[in-house]
Amino acid sequence: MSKYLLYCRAGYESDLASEIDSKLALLHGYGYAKLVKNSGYLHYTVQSDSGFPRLSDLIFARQKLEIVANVAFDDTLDRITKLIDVLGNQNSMLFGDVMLEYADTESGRTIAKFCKKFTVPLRAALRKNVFLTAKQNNNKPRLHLFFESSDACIVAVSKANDRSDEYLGIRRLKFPQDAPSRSTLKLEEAITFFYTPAQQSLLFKKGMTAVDLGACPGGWTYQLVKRGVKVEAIDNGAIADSLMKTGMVKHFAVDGFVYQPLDGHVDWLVCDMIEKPDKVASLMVNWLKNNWASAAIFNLKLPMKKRFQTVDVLLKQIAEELGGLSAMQIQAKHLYHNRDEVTVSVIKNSSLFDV
Ligand SMILES: C[S@@+](CC[C@H](N)C(=O)[O-])C[C@H]1O[C@@H](n2cnc3c(N)ncnc32)[C@H](O)[C@@H]1O
Repeated sequence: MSKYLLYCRAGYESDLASEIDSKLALLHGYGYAKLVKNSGYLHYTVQSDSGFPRLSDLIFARQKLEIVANVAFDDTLDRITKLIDVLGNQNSMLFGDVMLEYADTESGRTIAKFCKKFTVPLRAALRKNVFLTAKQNNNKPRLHLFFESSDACIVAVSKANDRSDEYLGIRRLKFPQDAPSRSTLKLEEAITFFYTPAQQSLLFKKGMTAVDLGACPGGWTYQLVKRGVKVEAIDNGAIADSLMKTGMVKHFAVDGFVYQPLDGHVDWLVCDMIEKPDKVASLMVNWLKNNWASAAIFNLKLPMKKRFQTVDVLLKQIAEELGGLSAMQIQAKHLYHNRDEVTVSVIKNSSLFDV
């Protein structure tokens, strides 16, 4: 029996639980979730010896950790001795790093200061007891201590090839002051999450072309222009002057559901129109099938209920309808900067992912 701790956006615990049930069943496994609504995490016990879905296969999970122990600190003046004892009793391995974490909720964040302060002495003690490498090593398993209060924690481990390297599983991005809208962070997170730096430099090259559906005021167009991509920005709204001044953008105030690319094809289609998710999914499939675009990044707005099931059906439909295209790659994630939407990437030529 293995126990896992998974982080997600607060309010999405049951969606993540449904997703794990469904994806564990594909591995012929079974288990059950224990969750508190709006807590920002859940516990999952696997009762089979099937393994567990990879983090990259879980749309709603920010982090995946395997639980090693639950520790209560009777003596809050000396938590370190207790933790070293627990690790010693487990014949613990050598970790490449340690993270002291908490739930990404208002109440979870009340423990943030404690976690930060406790990290320094704990790190030193772990090194002294040879539970931690002298220098941070991201190729090794990482130790995570998850605190809900300062008198107890969950001791858990993440594996190098199956985790988020971000603290709390959250990619924090700095808002570029010259960007026209905060939405810009949604596309920046998508690009940096879905593609490695090597893939990014192949996927976004100077002189490439894109269509941005629902572009205004221009946060997504800004990300494309920044990468040297020329953009046809489609929206009835007003686009930022700063973008028009670059000479890289053509703005058309027309309906994104009827627009077609000026030269019959672009490298990228991006879409941030707030519309029914099935309508957006069909539009994306239509563009990719007609070869109007080679790749797409788009958002699927989540309904109030059955959010995993809705996204799952749409992703299966997209894969099925694009099935004739060999070497296609589809990824989907509930990103930090995208509150109630799932972001999808479709690349028609996935050989780029060999990089
Ligand atoms: C969330 S905003 C996009 C923000 C933009 N991505 C940014 O980063 O600044 C959604 C936009 O979609 C546009 N929109 C909605 N339906 C549309 C349609 N059928 N055709 C074109 N634009 C549409 C709206 O006018 C709105 O500006």
